[in-house]
Amino acid sequence: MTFPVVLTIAGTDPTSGAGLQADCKTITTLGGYAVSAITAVVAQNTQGVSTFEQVDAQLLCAQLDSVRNDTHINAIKIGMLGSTTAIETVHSWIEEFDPSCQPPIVIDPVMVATSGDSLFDPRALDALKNLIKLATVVTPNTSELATLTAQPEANTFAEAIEQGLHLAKELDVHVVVKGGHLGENPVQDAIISSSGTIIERTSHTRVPTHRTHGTGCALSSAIATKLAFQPAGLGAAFTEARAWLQHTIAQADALAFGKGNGPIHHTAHITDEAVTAPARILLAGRDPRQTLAGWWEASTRVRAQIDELRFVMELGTGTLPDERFAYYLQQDALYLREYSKALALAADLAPTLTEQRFWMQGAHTCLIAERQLHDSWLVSRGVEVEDIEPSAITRAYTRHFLNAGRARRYEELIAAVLPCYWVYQDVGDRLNREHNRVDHPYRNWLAAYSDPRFETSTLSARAIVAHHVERAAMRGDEGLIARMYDAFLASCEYERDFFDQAYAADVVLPSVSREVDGLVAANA
Ligand SMILES: Nc1ncnc2c1ncn2[C@@H]1O[C@H](COP(=O)(O)OP(=O)(O)OP(=O)(O)O)[C@@H](O)[C@H]1O
Ligand SMILES: Cc1ncc(CO)c(N)n1
Repeated sequence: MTFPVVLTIAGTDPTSGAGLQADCKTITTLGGYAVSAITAVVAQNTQGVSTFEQVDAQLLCAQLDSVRNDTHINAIKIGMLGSTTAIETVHSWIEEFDPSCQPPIVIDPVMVATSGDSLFDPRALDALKNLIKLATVVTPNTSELATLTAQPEANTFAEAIEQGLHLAKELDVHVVVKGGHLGENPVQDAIISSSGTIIERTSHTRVPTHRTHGTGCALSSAIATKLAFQPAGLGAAFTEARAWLQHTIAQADALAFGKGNGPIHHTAHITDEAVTAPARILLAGRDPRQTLAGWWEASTRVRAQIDELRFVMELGTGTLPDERFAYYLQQDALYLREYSKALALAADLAPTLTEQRFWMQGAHTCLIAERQLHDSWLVSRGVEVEDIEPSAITRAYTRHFLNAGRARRYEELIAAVLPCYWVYQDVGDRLNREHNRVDHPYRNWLAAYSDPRFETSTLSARAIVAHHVERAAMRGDEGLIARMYDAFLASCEYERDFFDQAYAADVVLPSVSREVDGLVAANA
């Protein structure tokens, strides 16, 4: 067996967002071989828990023995146990390991589901604490940490760390302190050693999503899987597991499963662009036009040209003259009106409610929030916004996607608008990382296109387009795939030309007034 075996002992979730099924996905995605024993059968989904029933002690023990009698176990993750009986059953079973070969154990002391429903009998607290003493590491959220330490729930990460230190020493166990419930941004987590020192701290952007069902289950089983590979590397297991988790949370909206607090996208990094694994295998080695990774690769040259444009470089460093930026923004304000119509057409043509909602939201956001960014900059500098002519490039680009939309060619339309997300997010994120500073003259532009919410929308747009490419590939509709691919690449070229136009030889620039202490003073 080349895969380390990771055992999850947990309750179930029929919708696979949390619990045992989610643990198995996590373990598998991270390269382990997942085995499992069910402690409780839970009827739950993204909206909550309706009921659950504990598996009786004998059956739980028999499941555990079935695993141990058949294979070496490299790590154990323990999730929902529910009752004192289940806890004591698992406790006795663990004590049967030869102490020198007991695998690393990660306990996620599940008490309440993400939905707020209780999954734990409070009378079992002492038994749980005794079990935790056998573990390598325990991963309570702030409310579980409060219960375990008999203190009020922490309001700040510093308070949570204090409680974590207390618990680590009391139970002689490593403690992962999680900041998910604190609402702070960035979200902080840390791992504390049993001797009470902080080994590692992590800080991640809080993903603006309500789809966080099962994050605790995923983090603990990811740590167990990392430990199965490297039993001595607890600090690294924690930071690597946490980094993996971030990606799955960032992709949760693209997965868009269920009606409530949807699950994170456990398999995001193996299901390239939401193309399912079997489909990916089927497509592997075929025409690069059949995956978005192939499209992105094909646009490499154009994207490199964008990066080298004088306009883009000066926008990044902040040395771009106001008049050039003003010209670009004027054209972009006109562009946004047409782009919004294209997204509204996509909403009109969308085959599913999810896609319709996504494009409609985009049509609204670009006309209201994004256009506001343009208007405020231009108006405060006395530059005309509406009474101007679209440039030849603005006209050609907008005609490109509107033609597809008006001909009701949905797949081509969404392929043509994808670079408006993807190229902007790529450029915005990079420029912001390299050049962001408080006195940057174009900081609002950098902030808008590097915003995590824009990244989330970009991921959703990519997932939707990828889904349609995949469907076309499954149908063998090569013609449609080729038209989508061409539409995408043409838009990448239009993006380049659009950025470049403020430096065209024959451009007529608007005159810009300079803002002084909030007042506008003409400088021309
Ligand atoms: N919106 C978010 N963005 C980024 N990370 C998050 C977000 N919400 C939670 N996390 C991370 O998810 C992990 C679990 O955190 P949390 O404190 O929510 O645990 P939990 O309550 O056990 O999870 P669950 O929601 O599964 O019950 C932590 O690593 C935390 O930093
Ligand atoms: C079975 C199970 N374990 C853990 C959680 C925590 O999210 C859940 N909802 N369900």
